[in-house]
Amino acid sequence: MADDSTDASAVETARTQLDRALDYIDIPEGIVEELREPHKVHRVSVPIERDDGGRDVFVGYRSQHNNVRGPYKGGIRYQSDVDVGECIGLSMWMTWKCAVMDLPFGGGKGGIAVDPSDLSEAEYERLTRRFTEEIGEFVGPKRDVVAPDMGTDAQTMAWIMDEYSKETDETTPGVATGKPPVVGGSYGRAKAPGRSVATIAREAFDYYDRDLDGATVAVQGFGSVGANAASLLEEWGADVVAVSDVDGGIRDPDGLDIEAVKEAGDETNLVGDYDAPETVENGDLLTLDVDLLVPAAVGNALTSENADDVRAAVIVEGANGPTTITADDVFAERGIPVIPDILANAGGVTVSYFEWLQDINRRTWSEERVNDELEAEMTDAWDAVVSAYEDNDDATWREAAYVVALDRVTDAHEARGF
Ligand SMILES: NC(=O)C1=CN([C@@H]2O[C@H](COP(=O)(O)OP(=O)(O)OC[C@H]3O[C@@H](n4cnc5c(N)ncnc54)[C@H](OP(=O)(O)O)[C@@H]3O)[C@@H](O)[C@H]2O)C=CC1
Ligand SMILES: O=C(O)CCC(=O)C(=O)O
Repeated sequence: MADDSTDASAVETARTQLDRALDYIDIPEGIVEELREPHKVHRVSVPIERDDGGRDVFVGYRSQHNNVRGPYKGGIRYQSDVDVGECIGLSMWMTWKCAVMDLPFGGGKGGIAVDPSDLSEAEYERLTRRFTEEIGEFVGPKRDVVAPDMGTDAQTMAWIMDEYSKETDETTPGVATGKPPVVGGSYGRAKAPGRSVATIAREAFDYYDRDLDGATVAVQGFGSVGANAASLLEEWGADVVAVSDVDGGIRDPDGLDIEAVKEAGDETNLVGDYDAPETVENGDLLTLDVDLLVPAAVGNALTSENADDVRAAVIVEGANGPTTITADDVFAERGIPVIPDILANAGGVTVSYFEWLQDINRRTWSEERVNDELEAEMTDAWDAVVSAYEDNDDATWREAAYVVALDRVTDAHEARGF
């Protein structure tokens, strides 16, 4: 059994989830063995010169889990606690996520163990360029396509694309997605994971005959995923009653004005300057009495420590891996549906796929087209997961999503014959 603390290892959680899904789908043992391990894991040293002339060396990783359905695909994260196990676990989730969405990609994930707030902008750029140099031979538009994750953004992707293009002597936008539109990024990519979280929440509420209009929502994490999910849920009539960033949260039982929260924030204090009636600790936000809880910050937010106290009617995972194995069991026992990350936040990689297509074709789609196509992809994926959920007695939503993904990955393995 995987560890259940806030330190639970992503790779252990991912492997346990895989084992559990095997109760619902028959897969040849050889393929299971392959899926339990990443194809390759690259570990690189990333030395940089500091602005004061000093030198520091950081450690970076790229885990390439599986490419049977297409090039490895997944984000790059800059965070002090990035380690090899986290990258492997996250790359496994990317394989399932791309398969749930039926995208022609496999799973990859990487990162650097660094606190980006300890770097000046120039140091951050040097780190990114050097990391790109180090992983350059393993990535590429047909090999492994990187994207943003925690601590990285569109500018990071532009630097990666630029450095890779210099090294290959060829402008290669397709090596990274999530870039600014001016260098081949897709309109709508930055908001896409939050948009998919909101879309899947809407579908889940519909499934359970709950009204999203007037529903109360708490969102942990006010970054790319959380803030955009909050905006859209508010636009669709929900009352977002609490949001938080790493320093804590704000609460208004009558509903926050999310656009005003965004305007009141800045780079270092995202939710702090909004004049809210109450503040809320990050941990307490997770146990508020709300209709919908969206953990959209870090992994292992919901553990055996707090699962019994969660009062939300529905949980939709915005972050990757926010629920430990034991917390999943508690929610299943208590009848609280948990709509998993590999479906709910998959809007990011789906629009990354649209971006990759736009880069290959050198043709830009409008934001309206991106959002329309994303809506269609998300509802198709939701329908596939609903079928698996209804066809498999006792399966959780996570297990149903795994069944959809594993079925597609296994078919590809069998067709390719390796
Ligand atoms: N970006 C993407 O395309 C996708 C991201 N994801 C996943 O979503 C999650 C969030 O990613 P993203 O939105 O990109 O990241 P961001 O860096 O944009 O935002 C993260 C947010 O979480 C807050 N936060 C950080 N640590 C904690 C903590 N311990 N408790 C509460 N809040 C915290 C941050 O606060 P502060 O800013 O103050 O540090 C910030 O508000 C991650 O799990 C990521 O893997 C999933 C799919 C796609
Ligand atoms: O857009 C992508 O390629 C992947 C984003 C990501 O890392 C994720 O979905 O977790």
